[in-house]
Amino acid sequence: MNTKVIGIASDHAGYEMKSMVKEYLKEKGFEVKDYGTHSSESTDYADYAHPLGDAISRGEITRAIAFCGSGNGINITLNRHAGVRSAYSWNPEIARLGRAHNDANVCAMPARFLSPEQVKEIVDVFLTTKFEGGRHQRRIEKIDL
Ligand SMILES: O=C[C@H](O)[C@H](O)[C@H](O)COP(=O)(O)O
Repeated sequence: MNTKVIGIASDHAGYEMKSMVKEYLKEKGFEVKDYGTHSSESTDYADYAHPLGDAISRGEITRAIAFCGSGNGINITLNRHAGVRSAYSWNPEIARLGRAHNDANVCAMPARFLSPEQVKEIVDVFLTTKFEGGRHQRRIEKIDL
């Protein structure tokens, strides 16, 4: 599993936060694969969530960060993809639990409701927390239909 490659995606509402996170991750030594969008022009979150979700389903990406304005649309869309466990991570503790209990492979955030500093903290927690396994392994195995 190559967790040094991080996928990122957003709609227009998350574009600036995605750009900030892209640079932040590069500074930390990660390779970043950007699935768009590539400007603040109004667009549709599903157009970027689906390519990222496909990449995770195919095993090309094992960790990703995603934004839209509320975080809802991109999170809902990503979770339609087999093998995607996108955690709606609106604070660091929820992000930690997403990894520790749910083995989340995507951290989905509400760009319009978080500061850049809050986002960096959430990203750090998401990328450094390990899945606890045990009883949680049994539970995540029951997710897929
Ligand atoms: O779940 C949807 C997201 O929050 C979108 O980012 C949001 O709906 C975009 O809104 P608007 O088109 O008003 O910028």
